[in-house]
Amino acid sequence: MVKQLLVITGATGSGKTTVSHYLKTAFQIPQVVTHTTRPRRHNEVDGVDYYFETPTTLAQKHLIESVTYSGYQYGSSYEALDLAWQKAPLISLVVDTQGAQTYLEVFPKIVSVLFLTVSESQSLITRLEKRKDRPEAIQKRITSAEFKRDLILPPTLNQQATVLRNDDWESTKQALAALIATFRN
Ligand SMILES: Nc1ncnc2c1ncn2[C@@H]1O[C@H](COP(=O)(O)OP(=O)(O)OP(=O)(O)O)[C@@H](O)[C@H]1O
Ligand SMILES: Nc1nc2c(ncn2[C@@H]2O[C@H](COP(=O)(O)O)[C@@H](O)[C@H]2O)c(=O)[nH]1
Repeated sequence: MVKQLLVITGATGSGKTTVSHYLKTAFQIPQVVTHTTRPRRHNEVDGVDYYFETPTTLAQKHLIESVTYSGYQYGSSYEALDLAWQKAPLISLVVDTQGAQTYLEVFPKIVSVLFLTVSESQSLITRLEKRKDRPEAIQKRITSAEFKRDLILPPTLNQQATVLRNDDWESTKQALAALIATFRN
């Protein structure tokens, strides 16, 4: 089977991780586990949600790309992609828009990009609060350059990405079913 990679990107709180989890449970699409130096959130599990690293251990990984986001380092490794591809030919990966652009450059033939957006950017902040992110972490994040950047589809992804407005979860699920059908037909 031909390997394929669905790269899910968009602003913080737009629902990238939620969509990636849903694709795993509803369509058996494995998720790539990426690496980060940021502290673990209350419900996150090492090796499942992320590989939680120190700057020293992260530097030892074979990274395809890495970014700094709101003061922490994130990166995706060849090993993690291969682990996901051992389970199925179509896998998903959640990254910021800089990472999405890098993936299109590195793997142009096998990458599809899904850009998530919302109608009101205020709802992103509400979602981070509901997710129980620490208030100081939310404040740092929404004043970061990365936050503003990821609200808008980068011009380089304009012709390449499927844009999905994730306001209403039922509508999102329908749109995802239609998208996944295009991979499987
Ligand atoms: N359509 C939706 N309607 C309401 N809440 C949603 C919707 N989609 C996701 N959420 C909620 O919004 C919060 C943020 O979602 P999620 O963690 O998936 O975002 P994310 O894009 O991965 O964020 P980040 O980049 O910060 O990791 C979660 O609590 C999730 O349950
Ligand atoms: N370019 C990359 N971006 C990544 C990677 N892993 C996660 N991310 C993105 O970072 C921000 C913040 O994530 P959070 O879990 O702290 O909320 C978000 O946009 C993620 O998609 C990666 O390996 N490379």
